Amino acid sequence: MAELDPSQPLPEKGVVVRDLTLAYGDTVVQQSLSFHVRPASIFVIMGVSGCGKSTLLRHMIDLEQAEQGDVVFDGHRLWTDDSAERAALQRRIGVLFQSTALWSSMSVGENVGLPLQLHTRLSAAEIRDQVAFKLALVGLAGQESRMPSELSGGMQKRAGLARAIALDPDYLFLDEPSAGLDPITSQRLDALIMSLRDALQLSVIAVTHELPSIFTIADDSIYLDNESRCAIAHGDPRVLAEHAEHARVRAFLNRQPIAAEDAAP
Ligand SMILES: Nc1ncnc2c1ncn2[C@@H]1O[C@H](COP(=O)(O)OP(=O)(O)OP(=O)(O)O)[C@@H](O)[C@H]1O
Repeated sequence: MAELDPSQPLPEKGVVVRDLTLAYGDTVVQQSLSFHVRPASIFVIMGVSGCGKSTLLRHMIDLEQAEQGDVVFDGHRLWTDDSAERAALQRRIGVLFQSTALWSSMSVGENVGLPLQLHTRLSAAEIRDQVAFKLALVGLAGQESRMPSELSGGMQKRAGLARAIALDPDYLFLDEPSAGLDPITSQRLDALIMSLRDALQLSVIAVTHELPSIFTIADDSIYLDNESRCAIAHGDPRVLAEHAEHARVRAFLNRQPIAAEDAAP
């Protein structure tokens, strides 16, 4: 269960978000967010467009820092004043952006090898081995020399995943992983994400509003509400679809229009 119990000590393992408020200037996007991502599980951040999913993700991967609240990875605070500790923690985080962000002028192998070149002292041969291994994990064995523009959308996502796991992260963040993919390719990507969770014992945090993906991959979830600007549901989305207290959450998960009396906070 994602919800933090304030009467209990903070979980030592996994990712803890505690009392986080996200704002741009005076405009609050989300407030008082508190939840726990269990180790080796897939946690989905869901909600309608504009509710603040990507903003939350950007804070959790340290692209932005909140004025209030904490993000804690296996007991280590992300926004520590110790820059070495902060950099070490950043290295344990892998990210697949919605655009995949592959360098178009580099081959697939060079793209996947880049984090290893930048952040390790591995030899060229060791990097080649690691790249081959990571590409095999995502079903792209032997595709090192192809250019990103020669790959289908689904293959580009998988190459992006191979790069995201190049440094053997403990936490993998995915921003709308199935956006732009057909349902079959999307289903394969979901299966790949679940197999990476199991094979590499990754804690996966995914932002998505694709219902089939949510129901397939989520071990746990949080629903960010666009109107009250806070999280109004935590838990297994299959359970929330039937039993969420808030009608807006049930409407979202069942793809139903919202009744007028439920539209207000
Ligand atoms: N850099 C920014 N400066 C000011 N406001 C921003 C900025 N980025 C996002 N916002 C605003 O913050 C709110 C949340 O945006 P965000 O992109 O996090 O939502 P989202 O849930 O990820 O949406 P979508 O599903 O459409 O991607 C929106 O109202 C958006 O306009």
